[in-house]
Amino acid sequence: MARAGRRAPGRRVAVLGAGSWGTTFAKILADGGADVVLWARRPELAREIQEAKRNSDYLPGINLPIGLRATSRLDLALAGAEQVFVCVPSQSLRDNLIAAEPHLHAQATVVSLMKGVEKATGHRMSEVIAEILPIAESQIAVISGPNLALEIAREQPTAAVVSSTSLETAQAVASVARNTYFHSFVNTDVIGTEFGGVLKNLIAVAIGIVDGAGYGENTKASIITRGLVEMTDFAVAYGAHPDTLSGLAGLGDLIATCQSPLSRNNTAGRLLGQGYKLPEVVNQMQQTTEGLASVGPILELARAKGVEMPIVEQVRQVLAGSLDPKDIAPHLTTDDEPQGERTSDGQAQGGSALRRAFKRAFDQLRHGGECSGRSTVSATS
Ligand SMILES: NC(=O)C1=CN([C@@H]2O[C@H](COP(=O)(O)OP(=O)(O)OC[C@H]3O[C@@H](n4cnc5c(N)ncnc54)[C@H](O)[C@@H]3O)[C@@H](O)[C@H]2O)C=CC1
Ligand SMILES: O=C(CO)COP(=O)(O)O
Repeated sequence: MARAGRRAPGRRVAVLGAGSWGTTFAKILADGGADVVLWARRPELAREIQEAKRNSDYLPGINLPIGLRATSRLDLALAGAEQVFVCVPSQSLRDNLIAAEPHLHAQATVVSLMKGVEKATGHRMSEVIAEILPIAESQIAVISGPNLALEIAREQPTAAVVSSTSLETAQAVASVARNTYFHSFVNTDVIGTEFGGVLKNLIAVAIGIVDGAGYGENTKASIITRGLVEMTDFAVAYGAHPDTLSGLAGLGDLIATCQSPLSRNNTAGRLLGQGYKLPEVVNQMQQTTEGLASVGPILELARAKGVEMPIVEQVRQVLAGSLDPKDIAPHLTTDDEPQGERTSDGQAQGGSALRRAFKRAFDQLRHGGECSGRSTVSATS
């Protein structure tokens, strides 16, 4: 068991959601010295964690800290909590926040650990938090990074980024969310940090698909590299700083999720690549697979900004059953003509996404309002 960290001893915090990541994060916080109460929706799970210090379904073989408490009562979990870490499936966040709101301390900081967008609205988790809870923007933070739960529960050294528009808030959260095996960096780019976690899931599904279809490392490296360009174009179009996407919450998480069989998104993709249909895959997945629900809203958001995401679009087609998984690999671009590689220069300024949006609008005018359905970037761009 890890030694308790030096910082913030005994600070009262709550974690909402006792799946693999919520439970692991509760352990991170408790091992860092915080006084943690973990809320589990199911009373039997709360009892197992509270009494046996185990969460055998989600974290088999892991002993949880003796001091970690668990309850299925939201009021008890939230009573006196200065920081509240939220880790429920993204599609259930809104309802869970509505239930939590009456019990939340007015000055509490609320931290999203989730990596999805709300399907009905396309909103990021921090946006949903801001909509539901009567708290200031400076009381909201998000955490993201290469954080496969089981590895961290085994106390393998890992880093993450805590992001808030208030640097002070990010630092306060980071000083609690750290211990001997978990290090938190800080930034103020909430959009980039959050979208990094959402978007890498979609690329990890693509990697799983080509893996399942039997392709090797060249294919996967091509998709990871071009996937990062898509992620960056998209996030920058929504106001992210490009550096964030090159950091832990972007490239770092992309590498971890695309490489690891522990990733649920990667696993779901592999099953699709092996020929299972989406309903069969959903049936087989025991745990939250955010990428499957994010594909639709992310492509809608991409369209709204004129950002092209050929890899994510092909993931959508495989999910819909309209593209054979074997055909995903060559289609790393929707362009027929040779295209400039664009890794960091153009897109780092947000320029290429914008340029392509203008070009697309111009093309649509030229074609009488019809979308050409093809990228318009020339070889010289
Ligand atoms: N597992 C991981 O390695 C990591 C997961 N995440 C993110 O954390 C979030 C949660 O994922 P996991 O903990 O991995 O999922 P999980 O599938 O392991 O656990 C989800 C938990 O939420 C509960 N739950 C289901 N429906 C609910 C509802 N309507 N209301 C409240 N609770 C409900 C389940 O009973 C379960 O305890 C996701 O957004 C995921 O992307 C982020 C980093 C790492
Ligand atoms: O976000 C994760 C690792 O950082 C976990 O990925 P999966 O949700 O695909 O398991």
